[in-house]
Amino acid sequence: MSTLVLDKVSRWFGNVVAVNDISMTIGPGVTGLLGPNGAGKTTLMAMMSGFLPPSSGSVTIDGEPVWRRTDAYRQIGLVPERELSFGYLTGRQFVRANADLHRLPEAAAATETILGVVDMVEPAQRRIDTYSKGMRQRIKIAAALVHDPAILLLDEPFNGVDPRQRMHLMDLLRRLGDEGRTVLFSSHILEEVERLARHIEVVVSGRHAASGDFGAIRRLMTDRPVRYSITSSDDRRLGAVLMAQPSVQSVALDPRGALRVQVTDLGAFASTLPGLARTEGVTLFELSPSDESLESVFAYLVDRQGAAR
Ligand SMILES: Nc1ncnc2c1ncn2[C@@H]1O[C@H](COP(=O)(O)OP(=O)(O)OP(=O)(O)O)[C@@H](O)[C@H]1O
Repeated sequence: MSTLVLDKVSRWFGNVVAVNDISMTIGPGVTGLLGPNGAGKTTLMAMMSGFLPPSSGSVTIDGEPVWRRTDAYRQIGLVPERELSFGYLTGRQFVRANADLHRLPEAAAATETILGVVDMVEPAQRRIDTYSKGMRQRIKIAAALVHDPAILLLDEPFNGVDPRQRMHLMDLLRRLGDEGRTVLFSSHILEEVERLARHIEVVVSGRHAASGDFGAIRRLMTDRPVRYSITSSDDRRLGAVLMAQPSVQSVALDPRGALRVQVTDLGAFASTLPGLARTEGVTLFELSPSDESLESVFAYLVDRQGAAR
């Protein structure tokens, strides 16, 4: 069992700060690294796997630095996001080449074992360029695991993978985590991370925005103020009674003909709105969230983190 620790890690490229003062601890089991595109996930993984040195701060495994240490590399397997450029090799040849690079004494046996783990024994005799996206991911995972590392890092492993193969991959990662490996995968999709990860780390714009189990992250996201747009038969009248509700933070009358309502307690608001409208004799035409994108959720988490500092 291994624990990966990032302590005040930053990485810049010229004047672009890709990762900004991030500290986190990743232990055994499956952890999700959640963040929108460009958040710094790939850069973080490159530093965790020893491909890139931090500009400042440290990345350690069980207390030992990762950068320029062969021992650490033997404990890590990285599944990069980019496609394999070895389409002309069979799956078996590709995994075996990785076993040989690690100078494994029983390279052939290790190759067969790991092909079994990822359920690729039969397709392994075919060229990689005949594989589906999900199969290519599994063969990349086999290559990253052939030397039996305690830590597996996967960059956006579910991107472009069809739903059935995604389930298959999730089962595989869950199993690896249950065996006691430290599995970290990145994703920009909350639902994906929630379904699989025991623990979630959220990064936004190179900064650490939140951390916790999926319940804690979900709560952070649902507790945030949410803006709604409401149209009704009498917006002014409805707006006046809504303003008196404790769950409502603000109400504005949009000149284009809608109410803009900011709500803090979504559950209370949802259960009182229909009754209020009925009592006032107002007919509701439309209720729609105006900022439900994941980007806005991320922006909220960053603001919240900034305010806490
Ligand atoms: N080699 C580099 N040179 C200059 N800027 C870079 C380099 N690598 C990354 N960046 C910048 O650092 C930021 C973080 O990029 P990174 O690829 O780590 O994010 P990401 O969360 O993995 O996003 P994506 O999922 O889109 O790859 C981006 O603004 C990116 O443009």
